[in-house]
Amino acid sequence: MDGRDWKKFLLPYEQAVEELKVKFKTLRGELKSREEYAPIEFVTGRVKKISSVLEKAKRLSVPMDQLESGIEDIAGIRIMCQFVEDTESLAELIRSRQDMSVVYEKDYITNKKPSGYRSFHIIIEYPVQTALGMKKILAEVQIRTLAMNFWATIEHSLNYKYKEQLPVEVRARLSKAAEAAYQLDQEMSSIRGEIVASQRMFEDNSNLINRVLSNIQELYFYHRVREAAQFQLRFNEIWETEEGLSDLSADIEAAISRAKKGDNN
Ligand SMILES: Nc1nc2c(ncn2[C@@H]2O[C@H](COP(=O)(O)OP(=O)(O)OP(=O)(O)O)[C@@H](O)[C@H]2O)c(=O)[nH]1
Ligand SMILES: Nc1ncnc2c1ncn2[C@@H]1O[C@H](COP(=O)(O)OP(=O)(O)OP(=O)(O)O)[C@@H](O)[C@H]1O
Repeated sequence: MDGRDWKKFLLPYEQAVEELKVKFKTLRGELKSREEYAPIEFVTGRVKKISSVLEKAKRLSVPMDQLESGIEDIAGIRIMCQFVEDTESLAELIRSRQDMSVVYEKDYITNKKPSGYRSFHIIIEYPVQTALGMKKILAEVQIRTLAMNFWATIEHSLNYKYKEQLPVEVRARLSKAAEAAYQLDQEMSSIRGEIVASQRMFEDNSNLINRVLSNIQELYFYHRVREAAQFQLRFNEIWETEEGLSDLSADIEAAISRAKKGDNN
């Protein structure tokens, strides 16, 4: 394949990565606004470089005319989660989607790789609508916690630097670090309930702050300048207290409703 052929070959993979990134980011936003908690922290994606496709094809003895079926991660998506439990919920969400189908799964969370690597991989088949019609391609979705990602990112860059010839003592320390990352995930899971509850409270509070501030602006709109200024002063004093905020919010909403009716009391 020459440069132009590669460009054409990679086009549907590029399209798939872009679409899948948007879909999973949108899913995060939607779940956040519906349930105030999403099992997705952030999403990345990449199309494998030509050199990396060629190296992998050579390593796995995949003939050049079978790259599409022989290399499953030319299109790759990675989804980071806060907690191990989230990786399971997310896998379930992916299994239930109608715009992609699961080909198979690799559970490196339960069964870590000898290097210490942990992640849940799902190979999916994803239909891309191209100018020439629909084309189904394979893509790899890696699901991992932030701690797993931290470890894998550093291990990957060390392996890259040492060209897979990591000194024995570095390998041993990486293995210990993988165990520490695993312990961190376990520990975080055990206090997950508490963390989720406090995140929800924090979000409730920031939503309330936004509402109060925009309601104060609305009072200005109704020319209730003095009242709005008084509410602003009260806000400055109590914005950090949840109870004070709720009371203030109720008072401002009553003032808006009076203003709408043209009532001056
Ligand atoms: N950092 C890191 N990433 C890994 C490791 N093992 C697998 N991965 C990631 O997971 C992907 C798929 O790995 P595997 O499930 O082992 O699949 P594979 O394509 O048969 O295996 P490879 O020959 O490792 O590419 C790799 O392309 C990496 O992105 C590891 O030990 N360290
Ligand atoms: N599914 C994925 N989603 C997002 N990024 C990925 C994914 N898989 C790999 N990457 C990242 O893409 C970059 C290039 O990796 P590349 O595909 O060349 O190698 P690899 O995945 O580590 O190994 P292999 O060639 O064995 O599949 C790395 O930073 C890697 O972490």
